[in-house]
Parts: sequence; structure tokens; C-alpha cells
Amino acid sequence: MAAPMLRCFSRGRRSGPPSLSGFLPLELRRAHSGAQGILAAQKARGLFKDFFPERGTKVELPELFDRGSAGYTPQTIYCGFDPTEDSLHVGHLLALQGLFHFQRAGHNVIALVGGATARLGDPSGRTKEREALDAGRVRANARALHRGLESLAANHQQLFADGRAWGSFTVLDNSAWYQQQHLVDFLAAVGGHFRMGTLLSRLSVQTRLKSAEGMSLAEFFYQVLQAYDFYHLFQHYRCRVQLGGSDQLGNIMSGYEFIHKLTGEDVFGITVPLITSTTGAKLGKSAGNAVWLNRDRTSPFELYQFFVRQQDDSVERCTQALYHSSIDALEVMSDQELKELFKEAAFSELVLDPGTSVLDTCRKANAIPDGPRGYRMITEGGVSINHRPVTNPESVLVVGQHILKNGLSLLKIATSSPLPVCCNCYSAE
Ligand SMILES: Nc1ncnc2c1ncn2[C@@H]1O[C@H](COP(=O)(O)OP(=O)(O)OP(=O)(O)O)[C@@H](O)[C@H]1O
Ligand SMILES: N[C@@H](Cc1ccc(O)cc1)C(=O)O
Repeated sequence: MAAPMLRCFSRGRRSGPPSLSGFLPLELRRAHSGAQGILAAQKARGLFKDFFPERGTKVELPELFDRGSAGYTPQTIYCGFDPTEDSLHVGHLLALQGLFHFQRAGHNVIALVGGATARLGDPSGRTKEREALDAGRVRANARALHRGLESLAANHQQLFADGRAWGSFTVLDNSAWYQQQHLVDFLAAVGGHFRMGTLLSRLSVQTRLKSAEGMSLAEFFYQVLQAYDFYHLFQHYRCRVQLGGSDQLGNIMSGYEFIHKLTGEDVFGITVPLITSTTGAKLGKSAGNAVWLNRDRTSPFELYQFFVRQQDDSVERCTQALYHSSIDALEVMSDQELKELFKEAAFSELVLDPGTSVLDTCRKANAIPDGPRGYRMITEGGVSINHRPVTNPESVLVVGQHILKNGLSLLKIATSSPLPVCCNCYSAE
């Protein structure tokens, strides 16, 4: 048998200042609404920030959403994402979590890709106009976002299925209904229902009008398109709730007013808090501080580090594989995934002869000091392989026990420093 070659990665938990404030734990599995009702439960957890209109939040909204109440029927809720880039980012997770909670509570959710709105650019929360994107680029981004949303929904389904009937998860693109719109028809049918005074009063508009750069008509018109989207989804999918970051409240209000005027019916808005950096800047594309969910833009390792760097009281660990006993998670990872997970870590490659001992492996990986001190670290229980302590330095590595099915060995060394150093090794024949 050819000698297995181990590639060993050494890494410690990076310390450093927390870069994010107000982040919420991603504990989807535990977050059942229970007897409290989904709205109250998520408000109490801090996932939901504001409800609009205020008056509907005491009775109407809970009535619609809570399984136990008389008015309950499955509802449709949507949230929009503009494809100004080709990946979702960490800032989108709260809104997505909100959608997933509704889906698990039996409601139908729509993730709307803004293939049309992205061409105009939402001025909300921005001090400058966006760089214009050509149609081809937006289409490519929209396809990528569509895939990202579908794959998050599939993961959610796979990981959190709880035997209850869930609502549907649908991805739509608003370019589907704007492509067929004639400008003059649209302005004639829709434009008359919007009052300039109200549109001008929006914070996003006020801020931009006061800026040196001013505001373009395209940007000014953005809120009309988002309002029309809400109306379109209300008409075609009976969608009565729009979810979004708290910077979206003005656009959501425009939708509410438009629908109410045209149909006399009430719809609702729910916002999630904005995830910000420590400087208070919204974490996202515009601020240039986005942490991407696509692995080719932010590696799983960097994403992991992003969460690890957060203050303990603001975020719970997202990762079981390295520090807990979830060896199963490592065992099913492909070579590619492992490479990505440890992309940033320093590593050394080892060729193991048959009969290589624990001591040899630790020394070759530079995981323990030379001489008796290193030897003692093993005998005193400071070394574990695949989460099992190895106290005999002379014991030989056994495939299936010390080397997992995919060739990986996770070597963990307890050092005198407060943070453990991990050596992750995987082998190829
Ligand atoms: N940092 C964040 N925290 C909470 N919600 C966010 C954050 N970033 C985006 N969102 C929300 O995600 C939804 C989709 O955002 P979208 O991708 O269209 O723009 P964006 O990421 O806000 O872009 P930009 O940073 O360029 O303004 C919106 O409801 C938005 O409020
Ligand atoms: N305006 C939202 C995205 C969006 C687009 C279309 C909608 O109908 C709703 C939301 C944002 O930029 O964050």
C-alpha cells in the first residue's frame, strides 16, 4: 500500500476586535414560535424590529399568522433582493431567516430577485448614486442570486425539516412583469396614484436631495417600482406582507399606501434590524464590507472566521466541526470543501510510512514541541485525534479511527495558551 500523504493545517482561533454589533444567533432549529406566536416570538428574540402599520400589529397581524388563532390561514410574505452583485451576503441572512420562520410556520414565502429594480438602484440608506449596471450584468447577477436563494432554501429544507407541513418557497424576478410594461401605459395607470409630497417626504429622498450630488429621476422612481411589486404580488399571490431590512421602511410604506388606495385592503410591513459593523455602517455591498455567502467570494474558512470574531454575547458558534465532537461533519466533506474550509490556514504536507505513530505525526506536523515536553503533552492528555484523546505516543495511526473515510485526521493540541491550536490533516493515497 502506498504511504498515505497527510496534508496538515495548523490554525488557532484568531483573536481580534469584534467587527460587528447587534448580530443575532443563527439558531433556527430552536426558534419555534410555540405558544407565543411567531410575531411576538421573533420580536422578543430581536429578529423582527418594526411592524407597519402600527395599528395592525396588535390584532390583525397576529390573527393572520398564528396557527392557533381564529383568523389563521396560510399567508404569503415576500422580501426583495437586488442583483447588484452575484452573491448574497451575511446582511441578507436576517431577512432570509425571517422568511424561513414563516415558511416553517406554514406560510408561503417569496424571495424576489429585483432584476428590474437593480437597474435603477435603491437610494435607501445611500449617500451616493450607484454605478449604473448594464442589463447583461444584472441578468447574470440575477441568475446567480436565484441559484443562491434556491440552495439556501434547499439546505434549510434538508437541515430543519420537522415533520410539520411547511409553506412553499418561491423565487421570482420582477423583470418578468416590467419587461412587458409600456412606459406610458405604466405612468398613466400607476403614476396618478402617487403624490409627489409623500414621495418627497421619504427619508431616503430627503437625504439624497440635501447631498451635493443630488438625486436622479431613476433613483427617485425606485420606490414606485417597489410599491408596484408589492401590489403585483398582492394581486397575483395574495401577498399581504413585505419583509425587509429597516432601511426599507419608506419603500414598504409606499407599497402599503398604493395597495390601500387601489384596493381598500390592508397590507403589512415587517422589518429586521440592520446588521452593522462596529463603526455603525450597514454591512453590505454599498459599504464595501460585505461578507459573501458564495464560497468563491468568501471562503467557508473566512466566513467561519467572521463569526468566530464576533463577541461571545452577540453570536453563537456556527460551526460544529472544529471545536465540538461533530466528526460526522468533517467525514462527509469533499477534498474541495476541506481545502476551502482551511484555505487560509498554514499547512504542511506529510508522507506517512506504514506504522507511523501518533508522536511522529504530531512532530511532523510541528504540532508539539521537540523533546520530552512534546512527548509529555501526549501522555498528559493534551492531544486528541478526531476528538478522541490519544495518550500513548507510540500508538500507530489506524485507518478508520485516526484517519477518517475521506482521509482526514483532525489533530487537536491543547496548549498552555487559552485558545486551542488545531491541526487538521487529510490524506490521499
Ligand atoms: N446589513 C444588513 N442587515 C440587515 N438587512 C440587510 C442588510 N443588508 C441588506 N439587508 C436587507 O436585505 C434585503 C435585500 O438587500 P439588497 O441586496 O437589495 O440591497 P443591499 O444589500 O442593502 O445593498 P446595498 O448594500 O448596495 O444597499 C433588503 O431588505 C435589505 O434591507
Ligand atoms: N429595495 C430592496 C430590494 C427590493 C427590490 C424589489 C422589491 O419589490 C423589494 C425589495 C433593497 O435594495 O434592499
